[in-house]
Amino acid sequence: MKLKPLKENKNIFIDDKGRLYTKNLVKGQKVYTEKVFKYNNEEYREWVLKKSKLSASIKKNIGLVPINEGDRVLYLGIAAGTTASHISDIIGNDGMIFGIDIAPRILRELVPIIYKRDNIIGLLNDSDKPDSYLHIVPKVDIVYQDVAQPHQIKIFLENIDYYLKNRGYGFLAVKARSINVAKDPKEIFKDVRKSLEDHSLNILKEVRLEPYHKDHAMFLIENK
Ligand SMILES: C[S@@+](CC[C@H](N)C(=O)[O-])C[C@H]1O[C@@H](n2cnc3c(N)ncnc32)[C@H](O)[C@@H]1O
Repeated sequence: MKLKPLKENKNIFIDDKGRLYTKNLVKGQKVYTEKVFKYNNEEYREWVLKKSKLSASIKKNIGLVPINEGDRVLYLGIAAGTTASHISDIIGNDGMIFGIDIAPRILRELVPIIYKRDNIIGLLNDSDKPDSYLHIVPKVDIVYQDVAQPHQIKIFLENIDYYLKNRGYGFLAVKARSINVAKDPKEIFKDVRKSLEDHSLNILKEVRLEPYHKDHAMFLIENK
């Protein structure tokens, strides 16, 4: 097996079978069911496509992956840290993830992960109340959202207004069935597009996440 960096982001790697990886920031730490292995004296973790909407969207050619070393990231719906751990690998120890989740039980699962990762802070908050973490979260380079809620677009836009820097980026993972089970996902994604455009955000790319995540899409936006 041979790993090479992606042209879209030199801190994400691909093997000859098209599987994605990040370099493990915490040697020996496994976060979920991913494979961890040594290659050229470095340790890598597979970024499993079915476990992360971000790796699935990279696989589905979202194109630009504007996540850089030293970035500050506001992560809404961090859960047990599956995707956040790979972002943590990419941004390194000069970056910081402010990870919000409303569910204490799932956030407890995050504790052993962040205990060893100095670049993730876990916050038990409702991301629908963005002013409740104003005292902790600064302006950020990226807002990442994966909360699977009927009003998830409103939550995303409010957090962008509070926290995203000018020319910052946003990743919005939309689960059509959480917004409306009865409506055709295509129509839902069209409505999402309109809401983002009405908010003067620049939509850089929209990708559907099948076959890895059914009825999901990822939107990559830029704050004009
Ligand atoms: C699909 S899971 C996130 C998975 C995670 N993004 C990953 O890829 O590793 C959705 C998470 O959003 C959280 N959530 C739902 N509503 C929320 C809200 N209003 N504020 C913060 N978190 C919320 C849930 O508790 C759940 O952990």
